[in-house]
Amino acid sequence: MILIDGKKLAAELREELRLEVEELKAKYNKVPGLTVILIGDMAPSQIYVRNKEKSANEVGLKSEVIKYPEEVEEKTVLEKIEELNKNESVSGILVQLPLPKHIDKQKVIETIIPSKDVDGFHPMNVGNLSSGYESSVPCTPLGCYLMIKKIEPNLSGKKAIMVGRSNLNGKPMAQLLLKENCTVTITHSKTKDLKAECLEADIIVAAVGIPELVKADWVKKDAIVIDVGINKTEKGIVGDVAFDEVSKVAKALTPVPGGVGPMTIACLLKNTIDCFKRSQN
Ligand SMILES: Nc1nc(=O)c2c([nH]1)NC[C@@H]1CN(c3ccc(C(=O)N[C@@H](CCC(=O)O)C(=O)O)cc3)C=[N+]21
Repeated sequence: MILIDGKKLAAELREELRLEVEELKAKYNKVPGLTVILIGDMAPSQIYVRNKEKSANEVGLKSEVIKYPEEVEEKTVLEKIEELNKNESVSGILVQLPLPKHIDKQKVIETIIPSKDVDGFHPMNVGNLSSGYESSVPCTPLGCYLMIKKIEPNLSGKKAIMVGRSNLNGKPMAQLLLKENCTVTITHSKTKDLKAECLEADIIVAAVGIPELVKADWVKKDAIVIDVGINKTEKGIVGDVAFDEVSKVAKALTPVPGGVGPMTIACLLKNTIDCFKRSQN
């Protein structure tokens, strides 16, 4: 079994990005900038934001975090986004989710100018991705995609199954794999026989937030299994895949932690650099 080492792959990607930033700096005399907006003080959000900042610095990006208290008015956030949209030294804008209930998530996402939408959540980017045009691609599925391609460069004709249909992962992941000529199935809570569907698949991407849902007898021998889940349980953080048992049947499997998470952050940096490059043309 191949343990897909997301930590190591993310470090390799960051090194590539670091060199790219050096070249961009030499060419344009400026570096890409990422601005993260963090609302409230949820502990996990703080951790991700700190990791993002650390990685951005390592790669040589300019990074800035704007913090607001939980009670901040929606208008204040939207005006800040408008200002960042116009600011030439900002290449990418990310508003950390989830947001407090009094702030309209869709409004926030749609206020970010698509060319700086490093999350790839703006409807313009969602549409471009599904039409097969150039777009920002959401960081988590992009990271999953790069890991799958490392294991299997030719995905043409493979059966791929998304367990979970979220806008954050399942749907954009399906688009990426469709572009690679996979036959894609998207499953969800109303799917009739999830186990039978999974057993058909050469590639399983699990992102539903149910601890250890995907069992060994759901997985075809030599399937590639990507675990997007991060679930806090009594025995610590576990994914959506029963790691120990599935590792006995899968060809390749991502661990949690140390799999998809680190690649997600590296892909955010990649998206920031890509937004910068497109803005220079
Ligand atoms: N606008 C927006 N975009 C996001 O992409 C976004 C977001 N909001 N809100 C929160 C979620 C969650 N997320 C993670 C990224 C990295 C790790 C990560 O690096 N995890 C490490 C462990 C980290 C640790 O616990 O120290 C790992 O899996 O190995 C986890 C979670 C991005 N998200």
